[in-house]
Amino acid sequence: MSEYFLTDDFLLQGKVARRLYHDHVKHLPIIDYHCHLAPNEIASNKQFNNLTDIWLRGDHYKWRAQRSLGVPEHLITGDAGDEEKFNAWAKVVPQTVRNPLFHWTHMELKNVFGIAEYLDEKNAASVYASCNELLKQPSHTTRSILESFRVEYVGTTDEPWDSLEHHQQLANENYKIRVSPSFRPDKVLMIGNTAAFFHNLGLLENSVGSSIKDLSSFLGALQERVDFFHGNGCRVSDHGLIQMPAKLEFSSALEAEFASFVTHRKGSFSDPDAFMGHVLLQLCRMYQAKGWVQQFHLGPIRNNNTRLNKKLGADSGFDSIGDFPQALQMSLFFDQLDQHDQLAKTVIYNINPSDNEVFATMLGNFNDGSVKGKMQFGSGWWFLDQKDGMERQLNALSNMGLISTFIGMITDSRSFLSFPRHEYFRRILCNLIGDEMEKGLLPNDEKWMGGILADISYHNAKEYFGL
Ligand SMILES: O=C(O)[C@@H](O)[C@H](O)[C@H](O)C(=O)CO
Repeated sequence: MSEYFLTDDFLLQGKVARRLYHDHVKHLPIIDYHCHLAPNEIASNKQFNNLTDIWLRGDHYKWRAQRSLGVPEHLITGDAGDEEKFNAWAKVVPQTVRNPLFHWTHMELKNVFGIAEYLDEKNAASVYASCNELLKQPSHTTRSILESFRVEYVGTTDEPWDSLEHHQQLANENYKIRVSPSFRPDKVLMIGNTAAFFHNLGLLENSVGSSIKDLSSFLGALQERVDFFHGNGCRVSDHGLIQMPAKLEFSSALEAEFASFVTHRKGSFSDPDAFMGHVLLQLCRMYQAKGWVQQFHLGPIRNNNTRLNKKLGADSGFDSIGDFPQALQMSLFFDQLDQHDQLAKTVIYNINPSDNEVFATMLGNFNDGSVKGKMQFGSGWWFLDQKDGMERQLNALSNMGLISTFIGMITDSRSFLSFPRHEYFRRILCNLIGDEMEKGLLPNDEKWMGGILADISYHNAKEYFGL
């Protein structure tokens, strides 16, 4: 077996890069301002049953890789036992080289469990057993894992009707890590899926204790939930869309139709795009009034596999990069808000790498001097959160915006083991800058460059989110 590749200088190809990482950013805390961790699992300080439970459950990145290698579904999301599922994953890991899963898998085993060996079917049983022993220890509960990574802030992703009881528990405990909700109301914007919309509308009504019978009461309910989230520490909203809406006008005729639609709760609504555009514009005005940061994740084509989506549901690994035009609709939407001084601090994430420069240059249209880095080009997201995707995002932002204002990486994960993604990003970032310093493309001043790297890795986000 070759020498193990995860050395202390992993990804750091020059001496300057190594000093930048080890001396300036390695020790910094983590602000994970967008993820999908379950707040109840933090509040309860959950002890996971085993490595499959904490590592494979919900990780559609792994599921896609396994399906590509012909692993049957029962060994991925089906009724196979946990150790059987783990062995199935271990067996394919050697075949995932150059997919980020290969780096992440080994970084996570090393950082969390101290295992510095390649995972494969031969050592699967011993790895599974030793990790499970650690998962029984107080050192490996959810809170202990977060603390071991020096996590300072976690931004969960929450439905507008969520009780936020677990966030309240953590706040009441004055828990050392700030765990804040993010307001994600997409499910009540998707009026085209009538059955789901009515179901989610009911959940929204229950959360405000009143019925929604027209546009005014609908927007009133959303305002009430924004107020409730704000009162429980929320300072961030999030939307996952194909594109920013093109239609922003909502005629009185559509308003009357909506009143009838939500009163009788049957049939379909004639103009879902106009509904989405109008409501999202009102929501963005609410976000700006609260001083929140609004995030937009744009461009995926979701749930492509009807057969398996019916069986497994959303976020099960059947989404991919879409090829939708983004520039004009972003421009018109943000301009509509900016014209009335109602544009909040904004983070835009593209899923199609061909949009990197579109997104990087969009920022400059609305950075209005009110706050450093008001408009942010989000870190490499979803299919772009690997080394190549991160470097391309960093280069586009450097070439067309200001990387020194960047608020850095997120895990965007459902697993407590994913925090090495911040280390991965920091190593890649330091390697990029260190390499150019050694080539004379940047000043050979480690204090100066190290300060910028520390800002990108931690201080900018701390300032941007007011932490
Ligand atoms: O926020 C989203 O919609 C996506 O990040 C989605 O959750 C996806 O499943 C994901 O986790 C990508 O990293």
